[in-house]
Amino acid sequence: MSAFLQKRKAFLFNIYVIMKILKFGGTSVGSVQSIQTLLNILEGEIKNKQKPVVVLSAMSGVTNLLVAMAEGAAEGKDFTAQLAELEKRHFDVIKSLLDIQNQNPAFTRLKILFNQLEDLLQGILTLRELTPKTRDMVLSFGERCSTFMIGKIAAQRFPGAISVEATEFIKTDSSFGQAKVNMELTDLLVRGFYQENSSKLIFVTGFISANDAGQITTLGRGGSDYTAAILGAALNAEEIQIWTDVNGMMTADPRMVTKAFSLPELTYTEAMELSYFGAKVIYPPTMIPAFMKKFQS
Ligand SMILES: Nc1ncnc2c1ncn2[C@@H]1O[C@H](COP(=O)(O)OP(=O)(O)O)[C@@H](O)[C@H]1O
Ligand SMILES: N[C@@H](CC(=O)OP(=O)(O)O)C(=O)O
Repeated sequence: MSAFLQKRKAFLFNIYVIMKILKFGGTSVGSVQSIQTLLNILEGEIKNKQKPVVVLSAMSGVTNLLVAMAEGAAEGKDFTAQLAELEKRHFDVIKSLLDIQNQNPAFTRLKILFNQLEDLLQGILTLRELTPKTRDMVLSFGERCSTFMIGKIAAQRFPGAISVEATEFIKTDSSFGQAKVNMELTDLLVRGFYQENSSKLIFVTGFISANDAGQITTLGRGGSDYTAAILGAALNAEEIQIWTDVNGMMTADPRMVTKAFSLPELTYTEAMELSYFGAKVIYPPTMIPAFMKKFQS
């Protein structure tokens, strides 16, 4: 190895050891109030001299709405009202949380995304056909819109905040709907991106990825947790935090079992077992890269 490369490696090691991944699920980005809470959590991190990489999901309910629109269009159903609902949810957040002078560029970008989504849905409606590839492209709009929007809102408070679509660096095969990650290539691309942008506060879309041809793939429903684990493993993060609407992993789903209580500590194996047996709070494959690197989470 040349001296230059060795030096570079040491530099990378230095920046990696201090970083964390914070993932905010749909419930944490689903309303004006929860986005404000998210920003406060980030402010706490920044005050503590941390610069986490932030992974975001679609606003709660949005991925299900996108599924319903796509499947409905394939059956010949009109999607106009649902599309309007989707636009309104995002535009309402912008009106509440972006300064007036920053609103127009954000509306314009989101409108471009919604127009692309409309064209896609119109194609499905015309053909009465929804392929797994098209379905993934439709589903991607949830994370693409939320991450762009929250990135812009965050940039008002934290100069240097940027948003990025994970399709740039999470590379998979073409198993649309449940794509398999090419870890070697992904690790390299993630590190390269982080190295170029390490001074920034980076907001990354969860759930989405791309195949060799640049076509959008998804990592499976609930896959934003997995995005966090992939980035954490690639960047040697010291910690991966999964933020949601309940206090940690519990003995059972609190929506089903009223007496469920939070587990203060879990081994990786116990967490894996709980998630594989249906604890929706963590997406099962998430545990694999985390387990390999033995993260705190
Ligand atoms: N064992 C469990 N521990 C905690 N939460 C659980 C468990 N099993 C199911 N859940 C449910 O998972 C929900 C969080 O997952 P999800 O709705 O996907 O959140 P997010 O949108 O933040 O990713 C909780 O509100 C809870 O009802
Ligand atoms: N939005 C995607 C990915 C995801 O992980 O979402 P959440 O973090 O809200 O579970 C889904 O609903 O499947």
